[in-house]
Amino acid sequence: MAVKYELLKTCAQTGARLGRLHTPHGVIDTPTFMPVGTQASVKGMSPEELKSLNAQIILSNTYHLFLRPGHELVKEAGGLHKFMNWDRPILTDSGGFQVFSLSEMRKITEQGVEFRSHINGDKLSLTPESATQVQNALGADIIMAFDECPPYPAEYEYVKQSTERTSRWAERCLQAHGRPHDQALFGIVQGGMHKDLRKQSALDLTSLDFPGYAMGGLSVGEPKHLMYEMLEETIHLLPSDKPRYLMGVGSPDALLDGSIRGVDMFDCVLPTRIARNGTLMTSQGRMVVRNAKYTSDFGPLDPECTCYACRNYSRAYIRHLIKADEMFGLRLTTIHNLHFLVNLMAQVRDAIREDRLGTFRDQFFEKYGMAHN
Ligand SMILES: Nc1cc(N)c2c(=O)[nH][nH]c(=O)c2c1
Ligand SMILES: [Zn+2]
Repeated sequence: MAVKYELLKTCAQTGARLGRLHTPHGVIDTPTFMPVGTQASVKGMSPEELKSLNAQIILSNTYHLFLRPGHELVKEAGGLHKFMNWDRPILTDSGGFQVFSLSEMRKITEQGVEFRSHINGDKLSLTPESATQVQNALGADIIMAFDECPPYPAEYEYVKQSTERTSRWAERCLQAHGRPHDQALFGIVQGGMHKDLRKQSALDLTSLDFPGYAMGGLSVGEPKHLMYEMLEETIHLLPSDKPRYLMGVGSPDALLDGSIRGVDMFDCVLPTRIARNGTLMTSQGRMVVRNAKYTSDFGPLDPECTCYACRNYSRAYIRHLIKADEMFGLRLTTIHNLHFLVNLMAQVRDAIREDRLGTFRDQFFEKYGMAHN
């Protein structure tokens, strides 16, 4: 079966949407947050633990899997789902973003990108065709068009050239992907922080009729207000019967304010990355559990949380594990942060269903505090 979006309702209080995304590996309730499993593993988490915190879809990075272990090996294993023993939906990004953020010696041409592996320095390349073929081989339910995410800040002319090339690349990805196909290829809108370029990119890509659209080139260091301005400029140009995915966004405030603006899908390494240095997202805001003040605090990380870590262990114990470099400590903080965001999105969906997401947002910020984002 192909990937299909079902719009269930729009929140009467905001522009938020309640939906369901049907994929070959199951249904995703939207708006949704996707935990990131960069190298075919959400660091420290088993598939069973991800399911127990109700993760409905995870993301894996094409760049990393292309470099190691290689898409041919994953295909030989029966595809990414089989390889990592995850039978729910997977989304892979196209690799473009990681090439620009991880590899040395990058050369961008109309053809694609030449770069050196950040692992062994091998000279490699990715093109719209090869990035699509790699993702076809990995077998994710949703794959992304090969794009360039311009740096921030960047000259208008550079962003213009880059965005126009990304639109040409998107067409080449569609050609390489072929139809009909169980895998859905999503287009990625670029345009930097320029409203005219964002609009043109959205018009270019919607004329190609993708089954879903991502907003890329955001959450790249720009002020939050600018991200929302670009989001508002673009999102109403995208078809309402297709999913909208804001890439690289995953702080609680941005998930709320992005959902309010009509975003259906989010991904970010933030919750898992900060968990690994002992920083927790809690109903009372961020907390750094390694702080001395938690030495003999025998309460849960978050009294309002029902995750495995909060039901079974204390701040003092988790602080001890982190200070002692015990792996279990980072697993517990990761379980908590992922549960926090996945659960937040469940509350967002309930609030949309009851037409009260604006009220829910204000109440959440009251407790969480805007300082933490
Ligand atoms: N913040 C971002 C995170 C990302 N993973 C991506 C991406 O994968 N592609 N393109 C993008 O523009 C982009 C932006
Ligand atoms: Zn918890």
